[in-house]
Amino acid sequence: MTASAIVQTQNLSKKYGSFNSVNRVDLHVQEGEIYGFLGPNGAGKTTTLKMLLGLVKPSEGTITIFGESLNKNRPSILHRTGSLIESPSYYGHLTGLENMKVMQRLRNVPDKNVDEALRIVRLENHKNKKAEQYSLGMKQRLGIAMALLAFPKLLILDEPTNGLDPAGIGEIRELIKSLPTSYGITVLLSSHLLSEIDQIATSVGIISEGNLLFQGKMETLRKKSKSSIFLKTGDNTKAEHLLLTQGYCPVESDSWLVFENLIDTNVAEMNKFLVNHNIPVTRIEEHKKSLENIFLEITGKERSL
Ligand SMILES: Nc1ncnc2c1ncn2[C@@H]1O[C@H](COP(=O)(O)OP(=O)(O)OP(=O)(O)O)[C@@H](O)[C@H]1O
Repeated sequence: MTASAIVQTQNLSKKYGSFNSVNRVDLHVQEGEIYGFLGPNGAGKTTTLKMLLGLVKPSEGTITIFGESLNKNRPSILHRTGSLIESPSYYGHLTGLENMKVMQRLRNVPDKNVDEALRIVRLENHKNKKAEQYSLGMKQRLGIAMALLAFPKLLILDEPTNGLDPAGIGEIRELIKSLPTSYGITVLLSSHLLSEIDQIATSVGIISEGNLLFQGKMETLRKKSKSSIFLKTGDNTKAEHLLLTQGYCPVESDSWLVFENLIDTNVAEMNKFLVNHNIPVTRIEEHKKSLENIFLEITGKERSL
């Protein structure tokens, strides 16, 4: 394990009866990352996160957090970890501030932490309102404030933007993005939305049917999006025939000739060659495979997230 690994699991598995809810997952979350745990409903995200928090007992495998075994050092690890799993729990008849004070007593942290956490989630102007009167987004922000209260080294959030409107999603996203640099907090969050993970995460783990299918930097995932050149000419059949003699391998697709792995000079040469043979080139386009297509390739799923 490298020095900066915050979460490391090996062979982590959970079986319910004979059903593999989580199957031999090796998670690797580095310090300072926002790690996006991405997968469709029922993929095993919540079960994995619950195992990391000691809420579900693994059937197999090991969990190491901050370089320490969760089995051996659970209280000390959880003391340095904040979490929001499923919907936030709060007392509806108490105000936001009173809810924070209840949590403050449990976690034994100074008053300034309460003020700071409420400020970060931008609830300071609503702290004297009863939590049951909060909007969904405000309730979610209160849940995050509670998770932040002890300014943990690791924050685990299960679908933090679930059920929020676009403005609420944007706010929570910006809030989460600021945590590693402003407070040195490493964030592990789950989502079933690729677009969400794309906008927030620095690293990603893709889980489907309990299996971790991809893990790495977001950049690495994006680099998988190879581009294709789409060419339209006045006579595609003749153009294809001529280009084959030059060593190009076009594939016909509707009214286009499609080429993979071309460099710029190839495109220029091809264009010149066709024009010299009196075939007008009417369009040259570059198409990149979308992140969604890459995701579908990795998971082998027809349905989109
Ligand atoms: N207590 C349980 N008993 C039996 N099966 C369970 C239990 N908890 C989870 N499962 C099953 O394990 C699988 C993974 O569930 P999990 O909640 O971890 O998925 P998820 O990726 O978090 O999905 P979602 O986004 O819908 O919450 C599902 O098929 C679920 O039905």
